[in-house]
Amino acid sequence: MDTSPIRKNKSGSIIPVEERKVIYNVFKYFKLSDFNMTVESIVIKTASACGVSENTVYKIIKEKKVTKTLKSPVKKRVRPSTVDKLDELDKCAIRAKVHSLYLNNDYPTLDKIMTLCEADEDISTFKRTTLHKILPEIGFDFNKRNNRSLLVEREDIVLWRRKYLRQITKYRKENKTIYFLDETWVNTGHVKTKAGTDSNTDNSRHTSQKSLSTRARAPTGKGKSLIILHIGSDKGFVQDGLLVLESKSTKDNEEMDGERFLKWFKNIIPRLEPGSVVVMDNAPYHSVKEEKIPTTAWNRQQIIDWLQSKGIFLDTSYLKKELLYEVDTVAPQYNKCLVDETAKDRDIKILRLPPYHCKLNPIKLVWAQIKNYIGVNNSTFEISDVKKLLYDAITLIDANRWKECCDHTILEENIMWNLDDVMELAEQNSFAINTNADSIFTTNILRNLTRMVQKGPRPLVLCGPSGSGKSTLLKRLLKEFPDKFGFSVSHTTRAPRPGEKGGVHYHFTNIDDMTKAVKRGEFIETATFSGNLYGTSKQAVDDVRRTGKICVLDIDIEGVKQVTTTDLNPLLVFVMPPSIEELERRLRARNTEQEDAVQKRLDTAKKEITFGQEPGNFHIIILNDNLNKAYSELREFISKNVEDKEQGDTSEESNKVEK
Ligand SMILES: Nc1ncnc2c1ncn2[C@@H]1O[C@H](COP(=O)(O)OP(=O)(O)OP(=O)(O)O)[C@@H](O)[C@H]1O
Repeated sequence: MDTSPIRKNKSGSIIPVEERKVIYNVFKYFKLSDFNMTVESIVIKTASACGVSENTVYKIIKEKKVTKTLKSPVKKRVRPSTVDKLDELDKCAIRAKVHSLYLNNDYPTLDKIMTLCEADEDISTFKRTTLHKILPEIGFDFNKRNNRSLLVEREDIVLWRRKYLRQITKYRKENKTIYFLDETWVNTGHVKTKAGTDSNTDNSRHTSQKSLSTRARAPTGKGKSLIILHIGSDKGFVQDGLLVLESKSTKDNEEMDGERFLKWFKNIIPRLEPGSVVVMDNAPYHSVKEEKIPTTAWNRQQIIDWLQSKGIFLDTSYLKKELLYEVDTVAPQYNKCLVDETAKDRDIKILRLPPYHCKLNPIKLVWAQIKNYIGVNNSTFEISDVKKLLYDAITLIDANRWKECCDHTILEENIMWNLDDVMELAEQNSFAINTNADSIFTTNILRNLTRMVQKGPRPLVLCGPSGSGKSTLLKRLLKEFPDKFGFSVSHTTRAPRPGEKGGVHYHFTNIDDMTKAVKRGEFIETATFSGNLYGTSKQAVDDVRRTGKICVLDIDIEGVKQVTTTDLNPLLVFVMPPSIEELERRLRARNTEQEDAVQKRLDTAKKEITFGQEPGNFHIIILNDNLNKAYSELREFISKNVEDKEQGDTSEESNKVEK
C-alpha cells in the first residue's frame, strides 16, 4: 500500500481551528500511548506526523492549557474592532460632544454623550461599550474621588492644548502668517446623498451662516481613492502645494509616509513666507525624527554605542538604567524632527495640534467643502473624473473662503481656551459640591464662566457730541490695551474699492438685501452717504465678542436707542464736554470741519447733551474737562464692569441702567 506523503504546512501560513484541534488530539494520542516518552519527543513526533513545526505544536499545547480552548488565529487578525472602525473625524466629534456638555453646564456621563452621538447622523454608529473604550483612547479619564466619578480630559492633552493655544495666540499677535496643512482622502464612490450630511451639529448654525461645513464622511464604498495633501492660510491655498496620490485601498492615508511627506514639504518650503508658522497634526509621518534615540527596547551595547557616537564614553559597569538616564540628559538636543529642521532654514516654526482636535485646523473645513463639491457632482465614479472634480473644487476655494475658515478657527480656539477654565472649575466643584453625577451645575461662577465662553465680554458703547473726546479716549485705551478691544466690520452697499476685502474692510451687500435686513431689526445703526447705505449689524458685534475682545461702538444717540433694544447687553458711556463753548473751541482747534459743519455739530450737540444727561440712558457720564481724569474714570469703569464681569452677565439686573 502506498503511503501518502505528509503534507507540510507552509511556514507562516495560518492553521485554522479544526486543524489545530486535530494536532492537539494527535499530541494527546501519542502521550497516552507511551507514558515513558518525554514531552519533547511527543512534540517532535506530533510535528512530524502532522507536517507542522515543533514550535506550532508547543503553541497549540500552551493555548489549550491556558485558555482551555483552541481558536482560529484568523478571526482575531481580520476582524477590526469597532474602535478601529471609528475614524479621526468620529473621534474629534466625540470630543466635541463631551466639550459641549461642559459648555451647557452639564456633567458629561456616558449616557449623555451616547445620546448626543446617536442624534448626530454624521457620527458612525457604535455601542455604549465602544464609547467606554474610545474615551480613554482619545484622552479622557473617569476621575474618581469620594465615590463620585467625573469624566475629565487627561492632563497631557490639556497641557498640549494649552501650550498650542498660547503659541498660536502669540504668533497671531506677532502678525505672522499661519499656514495649515493636512491630508484627506476621497474615494471614487464618494457621493453626497442628502443635504446637511457634511455638517457638524455642534456648529450647524454657524456653518450654515457662513456656508461652511465641518464634517465629511470617510469613504465607505469600494474602489480606488485619492489621498490629497495641501496647505493654505487666510490668503488661500499655497500655489503648487497640492499633492494627489492614487491608492488601491480606501484606507486613510495608507500611501503617505514620512519620506513622501518630507519630499513634498521640502518643495513647499520656498513658497512659504519666511518667519511664518506651519500648523499640522501629530501624524507619525509629520514627525519623523532625524535619528532614533535609545529606549528600553535597546540592549546595553547598542545604548553604549549610541552614547559613544555622541562623544559620551561610559564603561561597561553601567547598568542599562544608568545608561538610559544618561541618554535622557542629552536626548533633547538629538530628538529633532526632520520637518522642523528643514523649516528652520527659512525661520519657519512648526506647531503641532493636540490629538483629535480637528476643529482647530481650518483646512478641515476646506476639505469638507471640497468633498461636498465632489460628492454632489460625482456621477461616473471613475478615478480620472473624481480627480478632475477635485481640481475644480480646489480652484473654487478662494482667499475669502479660506479667510472664513480661519476666522471660524479663531473662534474655536477662543472657545477651547475658555473651556479649560470651565472644566477645571467643574472638576473642583464636582468634588466640593454635594451633588450626584447627573445633576446640573448650579454654581453662579460656573454659569458666568460658561456665559463668557459662549458670548464673550460685553460691548462698549461710546457716545457723545462730536468733539467731546471719544476718539481721543479710545486711542488711549487701544494704546494701553492693544489686544483687548476690537471693532465690528460694517456693512455697505457701495462697491468694493481696489484692495478692499469682503468681511475685512466691509461686508459688501446690496440695497435690497440690506434694507430687508434693517427691517428685520438686524442692524444697530445705519447711515446714508453719497447715496450708499452703511451700517453696523448685531451679528458683526457678536462676531467680535466671540473672539473674546470688547467690541467698541462709537455711535450716535439713535444708535444707542437701537442697541439697547438688542440682547447685546452693552456698557453705555456718555462722554460729556465741559461746555458748549469749550466744545466749539475744540472743534475749531481740530480744524477738520468747514464752518457750516461746525455749526451743524454744535446744534446736534445740544440735543445729544440733553439725551445724555437724561437718567437711565447711560451707565456712566464721563465729564471730559481733563483728559487724564476722564481717561482714568473710563478705565476704572471698564475694568469694574467688563473685566470683573467679563462673563457678560446678561441677567436683567445687570442690563438695567439706574434711573
Ligand atoms: N480733555 C480734553 N481737553 C482738551 N482737549 C481735548 C480733550 N479731549 C479731547 N480734546 C481735543 O478735542 C478735539 C476733539 O476730540 P475728539 O476728536 O476725540 O472728539 P470726538 O468725540 O471723537 O469727535 P467726533 O465724534 O467728531 O469724531 C481733539 O482735537 C482732541 O485733541
